[in-house]
Amino acid sequence: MNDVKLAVIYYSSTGTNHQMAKWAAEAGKEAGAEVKFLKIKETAPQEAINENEDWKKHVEATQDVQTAAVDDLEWADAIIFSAPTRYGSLPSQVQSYFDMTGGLWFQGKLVNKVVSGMTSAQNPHGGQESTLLALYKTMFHWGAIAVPPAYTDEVMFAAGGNPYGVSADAGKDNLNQEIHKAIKHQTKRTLELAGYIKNGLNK
Ligand SMILES: Cc1cc2nc3c(=O)[nH]c(=O)nc-3n(C[C@H](O)[C@H](O)[C@H](O)COP(=O)(O)O)c2cc1C
Repeated sequence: MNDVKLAVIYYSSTGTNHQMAKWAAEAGKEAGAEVKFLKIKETAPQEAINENEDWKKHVEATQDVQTAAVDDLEWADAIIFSAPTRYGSLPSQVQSYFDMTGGLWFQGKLVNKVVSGMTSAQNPHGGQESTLLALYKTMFHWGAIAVPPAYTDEVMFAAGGNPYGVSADAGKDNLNQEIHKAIKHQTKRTLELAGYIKNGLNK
């Protein structure tokens, strides 16, 4: 697992997915991976951001986080995405980022990337699974290999039992130890599979 490069790429308006991504990045480092922690560029107009105090604060607090470029996808062996639901689908910010990957996709450079997704929603059944399915749909077109955590460890049950990827209720205060443990597990599993792909298939 030591030679695996992990990009943790997130979008967050109010901090939930930022914290989830941070836990994934920490778990990746603990597992010995080389880790990039990257935010997806904010594209909403400043007026919209200013209307929501939490959003405004979060944008200001994360100004120093490096912005994800498409080249970061080429660099990575494994990619963990974290993004909130927007009506059961992905935020437009994430979709815009994906819309810039055509060149890499066309050259086959996203094939065999090992990917996994996490999400959050306001409501316990607010579209978590469909958001992750929306994410994985793009991954399938890339030729990436999606690694869902499923029920591969008992920590998944305590974290709500979403087999598609760890999902949390919106709000940093809702990110409890169960979610943290499940993110650690999802990250470790993703890196393990990425190690097999990198060292088994590509060498
Ligand atoms: C335009 C919009 C649509 C949303 N749609 C839903 C929804 O359908 N169901 C739900 O439970 N939460 C919905 N939410 C709530 C977000 O998912 C929630 O704010 C997010 O998970 C918080 O993550 P963050 O702190 O990382 O931004 C929506 C939020 C926005 C702004």
